[in-house]
Amino acid sequence: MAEVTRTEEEQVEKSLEEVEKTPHALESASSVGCEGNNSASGAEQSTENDKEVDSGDQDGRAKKRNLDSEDEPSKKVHVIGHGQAVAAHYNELQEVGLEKRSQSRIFYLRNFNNWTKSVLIGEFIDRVRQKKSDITVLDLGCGKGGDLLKWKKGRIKKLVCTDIADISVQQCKHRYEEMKSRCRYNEHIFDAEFIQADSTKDLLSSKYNDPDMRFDICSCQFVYHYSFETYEQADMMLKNACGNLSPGGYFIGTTPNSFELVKRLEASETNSFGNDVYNVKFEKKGDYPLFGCKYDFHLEEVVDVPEFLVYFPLLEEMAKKHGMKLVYKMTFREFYEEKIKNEEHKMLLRRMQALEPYSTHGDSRLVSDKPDDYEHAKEFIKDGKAKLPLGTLSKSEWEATSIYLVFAFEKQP
Ligand SMILES: C[S@@+](CC[C@H](N)C(=O)[O-])C[C@H]1O[C@@H](n2cnc3c(N)ncnc32)[C@H](O)[C@@H]1O
Repeated sequence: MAEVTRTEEEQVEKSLEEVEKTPHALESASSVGCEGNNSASGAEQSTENDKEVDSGDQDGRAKKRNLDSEDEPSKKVHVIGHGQAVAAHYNELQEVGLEKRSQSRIFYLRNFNNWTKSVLIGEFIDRVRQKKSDITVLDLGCGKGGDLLKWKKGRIKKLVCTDIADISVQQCKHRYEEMKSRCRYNEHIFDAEFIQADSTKDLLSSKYNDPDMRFDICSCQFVYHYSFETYEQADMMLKNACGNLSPGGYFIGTTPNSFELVKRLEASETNSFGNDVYNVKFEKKGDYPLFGCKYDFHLEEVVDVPEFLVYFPLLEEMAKKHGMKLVYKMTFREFYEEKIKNEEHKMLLRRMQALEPYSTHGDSRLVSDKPDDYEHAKEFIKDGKAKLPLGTLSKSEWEATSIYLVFAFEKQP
């Protein structure tokens, strides 16, 4: 991943000034036909199955994309607007049980993404806990509550869950109540509050039960890219994410990596790229506006609405204006390579079935029937020294998940 060079920083600062000067021009230029999205994350999922292992908060829907009506989402968005289209899309998502999920072509990809979130959330809960014990969290774009168990495991005190999709918020609340009712008498579960709001347009602080609410962590998992339709929306989401953080609090999240997306697009002969698991389609190549740079993201088994490119150096600059300093930004690959050095994270990876068992004995049933999807694994074990089965992801799934990055900002005193 490219580091932000001085020149890049200067460019970003300059563009930001221009954007602030001409927000309306940019807004109208960039919002044509912009829809919401559903991230490739496969994030979103909620079932009872994370009783033991937090193994899936992904979008577990089994619906296939209707190829005959590919243009339909755009039309719909023109009529009802971007935010409502996103809400409608997520509201429609069905919850899927473990059995169905385990048969999914992207079972391991979803688990891998979920592991990434678990490790990230765990790390920042630990960092806060070194300073205080009563931890309050804002889950911005909580979906159906896929991360509730992570917050329970993190023994936080209070959680505010918010999402644009009202049915998702209801399902999240229901899931929390069920989780609470299953608690043993001496078991602790956080207090929770649920808010339906468009975080790119509504000011969340006016909706909290306590208007002076302060958070230690704002977690924004596979959500922030929806806001990059216009400067105002991206800035409002940042304000919601960071405005009520205590000094020393963290804004953490996962979002597609614009460098990776553009690199893959530029390497493609067409306006799209992908494989049998995911596909990304831009409107055109070579022109990447800072806001409203829309692309359609399709992930196997998921009907998507489009998302917007987030140019990370710009996000970093904008975050500074909200008193935030970057702690780190890592691609999913870098994050994995770093975190896997820790035995606990490695064990969690196994428990969450975040990698597919691969062996050459022909005894494993693989999610992909394309032999070249496992060439890398074959290569790795060919000297016979590796312990089998090897944990891996099919090449197609890896290509899909490696689009993402992990970020963390800290609120300055
Ligand atoms: C890919 S899902 C991720 C859900 C959850 N964070 C997870 O990781 O399981 C994206 C979520 O962002 C929500 N979202 C999109 N735009 C939003 C907005 N403007 N305000 C609040 N939530 C939004 C969607 O409704 C959806 O629940």
